[in-house]
Amino acid sequence: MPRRTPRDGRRRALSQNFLHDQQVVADVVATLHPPPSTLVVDLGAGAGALTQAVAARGARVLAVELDPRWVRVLRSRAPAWGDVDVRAGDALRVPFPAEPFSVISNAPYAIGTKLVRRLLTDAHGLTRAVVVLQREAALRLAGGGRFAASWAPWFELRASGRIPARAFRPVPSVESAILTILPRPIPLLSPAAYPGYDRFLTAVFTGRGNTVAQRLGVRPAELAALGLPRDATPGAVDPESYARVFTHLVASGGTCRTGKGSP
Ligand SMILES: C[S@@+](CC[C@H](N)C(=O)[O-])C[C@H]1O[C@@H](n2cnc3c(N)ncnc32)[C@H](O)[C@@H]1O
Repeated sequence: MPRRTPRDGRRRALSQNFLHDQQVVADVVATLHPPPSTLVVDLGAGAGALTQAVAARGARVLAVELDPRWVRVLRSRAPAWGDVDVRAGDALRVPFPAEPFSVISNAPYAIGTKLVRRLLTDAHGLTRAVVVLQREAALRLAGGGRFAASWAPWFELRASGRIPARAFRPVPSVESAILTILPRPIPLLSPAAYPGYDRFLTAVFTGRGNTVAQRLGVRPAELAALGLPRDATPGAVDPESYARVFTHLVASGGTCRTGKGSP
């Protein structure tokens, strides 16, 4: 059995599986399609595969990397790539720019969900984010569960692609996919509606019964009038439909089980 070196340990702790397949790099950058001169933050830049490809499109890049060894490498290579600023820092703490920016990231999967949450809550100037995640995590976050439903009034979350493990070096043990975060130009609900919406989602996702209608205590015909199948189950509903249902059944003073929670 090969012996582990301290370098292996550090690589494992920081999850340093670098994107190696140039077609996948191109696909990830194409998903972001950053316009020239706009600011892109690359969180967990590593050896700079994404940074370099984004800079080649004429965007300005802020490359954030935690490992001082890769910060040094990035600083030595970046001048040849274009307008790239390298910052030594933690993707979960680094201050976000004051101007509008987009995010590209293939960071350690262990911090993937925390990073996505941070982008949803703290990144006020965010125009779009493209994050490479373990495939199951991308599907779970964008799928029909409570996470996507909670954020759907303010963000569209899309999972796409299927990135094979062989696209990375060293080769990890899991498949990956892209999660795209798109802030909605016009939110489907006001922030003030959130507490009521959250109670509504508690009823939808943890209430009694199998169908959304049963859990909300409404007639299936009422849901059908809002474009949902009469027997829709929570996992099968498109996350953004919940804002519409909430607005009609709760905010408009309806009689569903969460009616006491009108915002
Ligand atoms: C999976 S590698 C990917 C590197 C590069 N983005 C790529 O696609 O090839 C993740 C990188 O994030 C760095 N990293 C780990 N934790 C980090 C953190 N909390 N903040 C910023 N960078 C981090 C690692 O050192 C590593 O360089």
